[in-house]
Amino acid sequence: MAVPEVVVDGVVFPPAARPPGSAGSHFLGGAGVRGLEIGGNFVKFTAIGVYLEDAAVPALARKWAGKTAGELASDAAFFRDVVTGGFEKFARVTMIRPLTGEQYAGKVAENCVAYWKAAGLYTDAEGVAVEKFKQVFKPHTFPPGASIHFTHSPAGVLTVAFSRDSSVPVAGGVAIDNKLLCEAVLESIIGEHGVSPAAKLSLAARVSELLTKGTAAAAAALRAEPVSVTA
Ligand SMILES: O=C(/C=C/c1ccc(O)cc1)c1c(O)cc(O)cc1O
Repeated sequence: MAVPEVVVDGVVFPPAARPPGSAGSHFLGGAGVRGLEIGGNFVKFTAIGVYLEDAAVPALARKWAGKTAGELASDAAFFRDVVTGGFEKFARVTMIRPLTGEQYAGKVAENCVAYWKAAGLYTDAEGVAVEKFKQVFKPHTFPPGASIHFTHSPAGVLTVAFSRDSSVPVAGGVAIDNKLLCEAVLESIIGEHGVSPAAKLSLAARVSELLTKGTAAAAAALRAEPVSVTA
């Protein structure tokens, strides 16, 4: 899928990325900043890019082709379909400010647990999975420019990998096999109460354009090669 790069506060998200250990590359769905309101100022902590497997386009087109960026951006069901769709997603989180692994994982875990509790989805299995998630981050520290890489498999395996810069590790990472955690981490970024409204807007705009282009290309192909119909 040919899409442009996005630059978030100087952090470059290339048009395509290959998740660690993955066979194919994914296109950049959207990217944006994650910040917090501190003492009346919006403090930017991380830049987040969300990449989607090409199969996302036909999957999302069934329901969302023809919708404007504004319509997608304001519809929680669109983001839900991205999070739960049967295609691989990949998120790269690059530090703007330094964070410890414990600080980062604590915030993500807090959001995931809040989401599960509100949805009545929290069980012992999610408790175990979120503890493993926190343990994976414990020994790490992230200076500005360092990145965290999440691969969300359609089967529900979350793979977490790290790099000192914005490059994606070729292989490796720790896999956590829990479908609800796999979904909740992405949900907490781009879901209804996602921490990056900017990434949501970017995703809605870019996917709307891709689906419109896809619809136009399909219509042009039909015009170029009329299908013969016999009664
Ligand atoms: O980016 C974040 C978390 C940033 C952050 C900022 C300040 C802190 O004291 C701790 C963490 C993030 C994310 O990338 C994904 C997610 O699901 C939730 C988050 O908060």
